[in-house]
Amino acid sequence: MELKQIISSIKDKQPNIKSVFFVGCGASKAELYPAKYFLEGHANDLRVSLYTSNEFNFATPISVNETSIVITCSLGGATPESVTATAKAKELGAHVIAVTHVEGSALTNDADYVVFHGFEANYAAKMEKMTKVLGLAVEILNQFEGYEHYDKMQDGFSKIYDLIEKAVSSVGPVAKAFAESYKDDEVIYVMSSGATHEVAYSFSICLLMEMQWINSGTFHDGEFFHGPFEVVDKDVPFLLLMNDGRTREMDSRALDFLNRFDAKTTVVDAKDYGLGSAIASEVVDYFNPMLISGVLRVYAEQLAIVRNHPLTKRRYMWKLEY
Ligand SMILES: N[C@@H]1[C@@H](O)[C@H](O)[C@@H](COP(=O)(O)O)O[C@@H]1O
Repeated sequence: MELKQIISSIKDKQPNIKSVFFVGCGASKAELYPAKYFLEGHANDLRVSLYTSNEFNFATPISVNETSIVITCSLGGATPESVTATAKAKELGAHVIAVTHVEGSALTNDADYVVFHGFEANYAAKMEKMTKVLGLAVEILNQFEGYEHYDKMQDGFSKIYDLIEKAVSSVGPVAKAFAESYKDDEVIYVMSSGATHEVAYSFSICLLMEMQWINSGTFHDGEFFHGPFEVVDKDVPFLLLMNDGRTREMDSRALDFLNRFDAKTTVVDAKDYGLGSAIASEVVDYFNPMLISGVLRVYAEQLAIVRNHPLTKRRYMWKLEY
Protein backbone atom coordinates (compact mmCIF):
# COMPACT_ATOMS: atom_id res chain seq x y z
CA MET A 1 0.00 0.00 0.00
CA GLU A 2 1.22 3.51 -0.78
CA LEU A 3 1.98 5.83 2.12
CA LYS A 4 -0.99 8.03 1.25
CA GLN A 5 -3.37 5.07 1.23
CA ILE A 6 -2.08 3.76 4.54
CA ILE A 7 -2.94 7.04 6.23
CA SER A 8 -6.31 7.40 4.49
CA SER A 9 -7.16 3.84 5.55
CA ILE A 10 -6.37 4.77 9.17
CA LYS A 11 -8.46 7.93 8.83
CA ASP A 12 -11.41 5.90 7.55
CA LYS A 13 -11.23 3.75 10.67
CA GLN A 14 -10.44 6.58 13.10
CA PRO A 15 -11.03 10.20 12.04
CA ASN A 16 -10.03 11.42 15.48
CA ILE A 17 -6.30 10.62 15.66
CA LYS A 18 -4.75 12.51 18.57
CA SER A 19 -1.18 11.25 18.83
CA VAL A 20 1.67 9.86 16.76
CA PHE A 21 4.49 7.81 18.29
CA PHE A 22 7.72 6.96 16.49
CA VAL A 23 9.53 3.97 18.00
CA GLY A 24 12.84 2.26 17.15
CA CYS A 25 16.41 1.53 18.32
CA GLY A 26 19.82 2.87 17.34
CA ALA A 27 20.05 4.03 13.74
CA SER A 28 16.41 3.08 13.24
CA LYS A 29 15.42 5.44 16.06
CA ALA A 30 17.58 8.23 14.69
CA GLU A 31 16.10 7.78 11.22
CA LEU A 32 12.64 8.48 12.63
CA TYR A 33 13.76 11.87 13.89
CA PRO A 34 13.26 13.98 10.71
CA ALA A 35 9.62 12.84 10.57
CA LYS A 36 9.08 13.57 14.25
CA TYR A 37 10.77 16.96 13.89
CA PHE A 38 8.64 17.83 10.86
CA LEU A 39 5.34 16.76 12.40
CA GLU A 40 6.04 18.36 15.76
CA GLY A 41 6.98 21.60 14.02
CA HIS A 42 3.84 21.82 11.88
CA ALA A 43 1.00 20.08 13.70
CA ASN A 44 -1.33 22.25 15.73
CA ASP A 45 -3.26 19.50 17.45
CA LEU A 46 -1.47 16.18 17.05
CA ARG A 47 0.82 15.09 19.88
CA VAL A 48 4.09 13.74 18.53
CA SER A 49 6.88 11.80 20.26
CA LEU A 50 9.90 9.61 19.60
CA TYR A 51 10.93 6.69 21.79
CA THR A 52 13.72 4.18 21.97
CA SER A 53 11.73 0.93 21.91
CA ASN A 54 12.29 -0.29 25.45
CA GLU A 55 11.43 3.11 26.91
CA PHE A 56 8.12 2.73 25.08
CA ASN A 57 7.78 -0.82 26.42
CA PHE A 58 8.69 -0.20 30.07
CA ALA A 59 7.21 3.27 30.51
CA THR A 60 4.41 3.15 27.97
CA PRO A 61 2.70 6.53 27.60
CA ILE A 62 -0.89 6.33 28.83
CA SER A 63 -2.14 8.04 25.69
CA VAL A 64 -1.33 5.07 23.44
CA ASN A 65 -4.78 3.86 22.39
CA GLU A 66 -7.15 3.66 19.43
CA THR A 67 -6.61 7.39 18.77
CA SER A 68 -2.87 6.83 18.21
CA ILE A 69 -0.73 5.99 15.23
CA VAL A 70 2.42 4.10 16.24
CA ILE A 71 5.22 3.83 13.64
CA THR A 72 7.84 1.25 14.55
CA CYS A 73 11.02 0.89 12.56
CA SER A 74 13.71 -1.77 12.27
CA LEU A 75 16.07 -2.41 9.37
CA GLY A 76 16.31 -6.15 10.00
CA GLY A 77 12.84 -6.39 11.54
CA ALA A 78 14.15 -8.63 14.33
CA THR A 79 15.32 -6.25 17.08
CA PRO A 80 13.49 -7.72 20.09
CA GLU A 81 12.74 -4.36 21.75
CA SER A 82 11.13 -3.05 18.56
CA VAL A 83 9.19 -6.27 17.94
CA THR A 84 7.81 -6.06 21.48
CA ALA A 85 6.91 -2.38 21.02
CA THR A 86 4.95 -3.24 17.88
CA ALA A 87 3.01 -5.93 19.75
CA LYS A 88 2.39 -3.61 22.70
CA ALA A 89 1.07 -0.81 20.47
CA LYS A 90 -1.26 -3.28 18.75
CA GLU A 91 -2.47 -4.67 22.07
CA LEU A 92 -3.35 -1.12 23.20
CA GLY A 93 -5.49 -0.60 20.12
CA ALA A 94 -3.20 1.80 18.24
CA HIS A 95 -2.98 1.87 14.45
CA VAL A 96 0.43 0.32 13.88
CA ILE A 97 2.70 0.85 10.89
CA ALA A 98 5.92 -1.20 10.78
CA VAL A 99 8.77 0.07 8.60
CA THR A 100 11.42 -2.52 7.71
CA HIS A 101 13.69 -3.86 5.01
CA VAL A 102 12.82 -7.50 5.62
CA GLU A 103 9.57 -8.93 4.36
CA GLY A 104 7.96 -11.38 6.76
CA SER A 105 10.20 -10.27 9.64
CA ALA A 106 8.95 -10.45 13.23
CA LEU A 107 8.32 -6.69 13.26
CA THR A 108 5.55 -7.15 10.71
CA ASN A 109 3.64 -9.79 12.74
CA ASP A 110 1.52 -7.38 14.77
CA ALA A 111 1.49 -4.43 12.38
CA ASP A 112 -1.68 -3.26 10.64
CA TYR A 113 0.39 -1.85 7.78
CA VAL A 114 3.92 -2.56 6.58
CA VAL A 115 6.22 -0.23 4.66
CA PHE A 116 9.26 -1.85 3.04
CA HIS A 117 12.38 0.08 2.18
CA GLY A 118 15.53 -0.66 0.19
CA PHE A 119 19.09 -0.86 1.48
CA GLU A 120 21.63 -2.71 -0.64
CA ALA A 121 21.16 -1.15 -4.06
CA ASN A 122 23.00 2.14 -3.49
CA TYR A 123 23.38 5.05 -1.05
CA ALA A 124 19.98 6.44 -1.97
CA ALA A 125 18.38 3.10 -1.09
CA LYS A 126 19.97 3.28 2.37
CA MET A 127 18.13 6.58 2.89
CA GLU A 128 14.72 5.19 1.92
CA LYS A 129 13.87 4.27 5.50
CA MET A 130 14.22 7.84 6.74
CA THR A 131 12.60 9.31 3.64
CA LYS A 132 9.56 7.04 3.66
CA VAL A 133 8.92 7.70 7.35
CA LEU A 134 9.03 11.43 6.59
CA GLY A 135 6.56 10.69 3.79
CA LEU A 136 4.22 9.07 6.33
CA ALA A 137 4.50 12.13 8.58
CA VAL A 138 3.65 14.44 5.66
CA GLU A 139 0.58 12.32 4.86
CA ILE A 140 -0.52 12.34 8.50
CA LEU A 141 -0.25 16.12 8.69
CA ASN A 142 -1.89 16.72 5.34
CA GLN A 143 -4.79 14.34 5.87
CA PHE A 144 -5.57 15.20 9.48
CA GLU A 145 -4.75 18.91 9.67
CA GLY A 146 -3.80 20.06 6.15
CA TYR A 147 -0.32 21.11 4.98
CA GLU A 148 0.15 24.07 2.66
CA HIS A 149 3.51 22.93 1.27
CA TYR A 150 2.45 19.37 0.49
CA ASP A 151 3.23 19.70 -3.23
CA LYS A 152 6.66 21.20 -2.56
CA MET A 153 7.36 18.30 -0.24
CA GLN A 154 6.34 15.80 -2.95
CA ASP A 155 8.65 17.59 -5.37
CA GLY A 156 11.43 17.17 -2.78
CA PHE A 157 10.71 13.45 -2.51
CA SER A 158 10.98 13.14 -6.29
CA LYS A 159 14.46 14.73 -6.25
CA ILE A 160 16.21 13.65 -3.07
CA TYR A 161 17.40 10.20 -4.19
CA ASP A 162 19.16 11.59 -7.27
CA LEU A 163 20.69 14.36 -5.16
CA ILE A 164 22.09 11.76 -2.75
CA GLU A 165 23.60 9.68 -5.54
CA LYS A 166 25.07 12.79 -7.17
CA ALA A 167 26.58 13.94 -3.86
CA VAL A 168 28.20 10.60 -3.03
CA SER A 169 29.67 10.32 -6.51
CA SER A 170 31.89 13.34 -5.83
CA VAL A 171 32.63 12.96 -2.15
CA GLY A 172 35.38 10.30 -2.30
CA PRO A 173 38.44 12.61 -2.04
CA VAL A 174 37.13 14.69 0.90
CA ALA A 175 35.93 11.56 2.69
CA LYS A 176 39.38 10.04 2.25
CA ALA A 177 41.04 13.20 3.56
CA PHE A 178 38.75 13.09 6.63
CA ALA A 179 39.63 9.45 7.23
CA GLU A 180 43.37 10.05 6.97
CA SER A 181 43.18 13.02 9.26
CA TYR A 182 40.96 11.48 11.99
CA LYS A 183 42.06 7.84 11.89
CA ASP A 184 44.17 8.00 15.06
CA ASP A 185 41.99 10.36 17.09
CA GLU A 186 40.84 8.96 20.40
CA VAL A 187 37.56 10.84 20.35
CA ILE A 188 35.50 12.59 17.69
CA TYR A 189 32.70 15.00 18.63
CA VAL A 190 29.78 15.27 16.23
CA MET A 191 27.14 17.99 16.17
CA SER A 192 24.32 19.42 14.13
CA SER A 193 20.89 21.01 14.46
CA GLY A 194 17.39 20.97 13.01
CA ALA A 195 16.18 17.82 11.29
CA THR A 196 19.81 16.62 11.11
CA HIS A 197 20.29 16.56 14.89
CA GLU A 198 19.94 12.78 15.18
CA VAL A 199 22.10 12.15 12.11
CA ALA A 200 24.90 13.48 14.30
CA TYR A 201 23.73 11.14 17.08
CA SER A 202 23.62 8.04 14.88
CA PHE A 203 26.98 8.79 13.26
CA SER A 204 28.36 9.07 16.76
CA ILE A 205 26.77 5.99 18.38
CA CYS A 206 26.57 3.65 15.38
CA LEU A 207 29.24 4.50 12.81
CA LEU A 208 31.96 5.68 15.23
CA MET A 209 31.32 3.84 18.53
CA GLU A 210 29.72 0.62 17.29
CA MET A 211 31.37 0.12 13.91
CA GLN A 212 34.78 1.74 14.49
CA TRP A 213 35.15 1.48 18.30
CA ILE A 214 36.06 5.19 18.39
CA ASN A 215 34.94 7.23 21.40
CA SER A 216 32.47 9.89 20.45
CA GLY A 217 30.23 12.50 21.96
CA THR A 218 27.33 14.18 20.27
CA PHE A 219 25.18 17.19 21.04
CA HIS A 220 22.93 19.72 19.37
CA ASP A 221 25.00 22.67 18.25
CA GLY A 222 22.62 25.01 20.09
CA GLU A 223 23.65 23.12 23.24
CA PHE A 224 27.33 23.35 22.34
CA PHE A 225 27.52 26.76 24.01
CA HIS A 226 25.96 25.44 27.19
CA GLY A 227 28.66 22.97 28.19
CA PRO A 228 30.61 21.12 25.48
CA PHE A 229 32.45 24.16 24.10
CA GLU A 230 34.63 24.15 27.22
CA VAL A 231 36.61 21.23 25.69
CA VAL A 232 37.40 23.17 22.49
CA ASP A 233 41.10 23.70 21.92
CA LYS A 234 43.62 23.51 19.12
CA ASP A 235 43.32 20.19 17.28
CA VAL A 236 40.40 18.78 19.31
CA PRO A 237 38.47 16.75 16.66
CA PHE A 238 34.98 17.83 15.64
CA LEU A 239 32.63 16.92 12.82
CA LEU A 240 29.97 19.56 12.13
CA LEU A 241 26.96 18.81 9.94
CA MET A 242 25.66 22.03 8.41
CA ASN A 243 22.08 22.40 7.28
CA ASP A 244 20.72 24.35 4.36
CA GLY A 245 17.66 25.86 6.05
CA ARG A 246 16.34 27.70 9.07
CA THR A 247 18.81 26.36 11.64
CA ARG A 248 21.96 27.09 9.61
CA GLU A 249 22.65 30.09 11.81
CA MET A 250 23.18 27.79 14.79
CA ASP A 251 25.56 25.60 12.75
CA SER A 252 27.52 28.68 11.64
CA ARG A 253 27.80 30.01 15.18
CA ALA A 254 29.35 26.70 16.27
CA LEU A 255 31.72 26.74 13.30
CA ASP A 256 32.91 30.25 14.10
CA PHE A 257 33.74 29.21 17.63
CA LEU A 258 35.59 26.07 16.52
CA ASN A 259 37.64 28.11 14.05
CA ARG A 260 38.40 30.76 16.63
CA PHE A 261 40.36 28.21 18.69
CA ASP A 262 41.74 26.17 15.79
CA ALA A 263 39.82 23.03 16.64
CA LYS A 264 40.30 20.20 14.15
CA THR A 265 37.04 20.68 12.29
CA THR A 266 35.49 18.86 9.36
CA VAL A 267 32.30 20.32 7.96
CA VAL A 268 29.77 18.35 5.94
CA ASP A 269 27.58 21.05 4.42
CA ALA A 270 24.36 20.31 2.54
CA LYS A 271 24.86 23.55 0.60
CA ASP A 272 27.97 22.09 -1.04
CA TYR A 273 25.76 19.45 -2.66
CA GLY A 274 23.15 21.84 -4.05
CA LEU A 275 20.27 20.88 -1.77
CA GLY A 276 18.77 24.36 -1.59
CA SER A 277 18.95 24.96 -5.34
CA ALA A 278 16.95 21.81 -6.02
CA ILE A 279 14.38 21.80 -3.21
CA ALA A 280 11.97 24.59 -2.22
CA SER A 281 13.05 26.73 0.73
CA GLU A 282 9.76 26.07 2.57
CA VAL A 283 10.59 22.35 2.89
CA VAL A 284 14.37 22.13 2.40
CA ASP A 285 15.07 21.70 6.14
CA TYR A 286 13.62 18.20 6.12
CA PHE A 287 15.82 16.87 3.31
CA ASN A 288 19.17 17.72 4.91
CA PRO A 289 19.33 14.52 6.97
CA MET A 290 19.02 12.19 3.98
CA LEU A 291 21.63 14.00 1.92
CA ILE A 292 24.09 14.42 4.79
CA SER A 293 23.63 10.78 5.92
CA GLY A 294 24.41 9.56 2.41
CA VAL A 295 27.60 11.61 2.35
CA LEU A 296 28.57 10.50 5.87
CA ARG A 297 28.24 6.88 4.89
CA VAL A 298 31.16 7.41 2.50
CA TYR A 299 33.13 9.10 5.29
CA ALA A 300 32.58 6.05 7.49
CA GLU A 301 33.54 3.66 4.71
CA GLN A 302 36.80 5.54 4.15
CA LEU A 303 37.52 5.52 7.88
CA ALA A 304 36.98 1.75 7.93
CA ILE A 305 39.41 1.32 5.04
CA VAL A 306 42.26 3.41 6.42
CA ARG A 307 41.83 1.95 9.93
CA ASN A 308 41.54 -1.57 8.57
CA HIS A 309 38.44 -2.03 10.72
CA PRO A 310 35.43 -3.19 8.64
CA LEU A 311 32.08 -1.56 9.43
CA THR A 312 30.70 -5.04 10.05
CA LYS A 313 33.13 -5.90 12.86
CA ARG A 314 31.53 -6.35 16.32
CA ARG A 315 32.67 -7.89 19.58
CA TYR A 316 29.40 -7.87 21.56
CA MET A 317 26.49 -6.95 19.28
CA TRP A 318 24.57 -9.99 18.04
CA LYS A 319 27.34 -12.21 19.53
CA LEU A 320 26.55 -12.25 23.24
CA GLU A 321 23.35 -12.48 25.27
CA TYR A 322 22.52 -8.95 26.43
N1 LIG B 1 23.88 0.09 14.71
C1 LIG B 1 22.71 -0.72 14.73
C2 LIG B 1 21.81 0.01 13.93
O1 LIG B 1 22.34 0.07 12.64
C3 LIG B 1 20.47 -0.60 13.94
O2 LIG B 1 19.62 0.28 13.34
C4 LIG B 1 19.97 -0.86 15.33
C5 LIG B 1 18.67 -1.58 15.37
O3 LIG B 1 18.61 -2.52 14.35
P1 LIG B 1 17.34 -2.58 13.46
O4 LIG B 1 17.30 -1.33 12.66
O5 LIG B 1 17.51 -3.80 12.61
O6 LIG B 1 16.18 -2.68 14.41
O7 LIG B 1 20.91 -1.59 16.00
C6 LIG B 1 22.13 -0.92 16.08
O8 LIG B 1 21.92 0.32 16.67
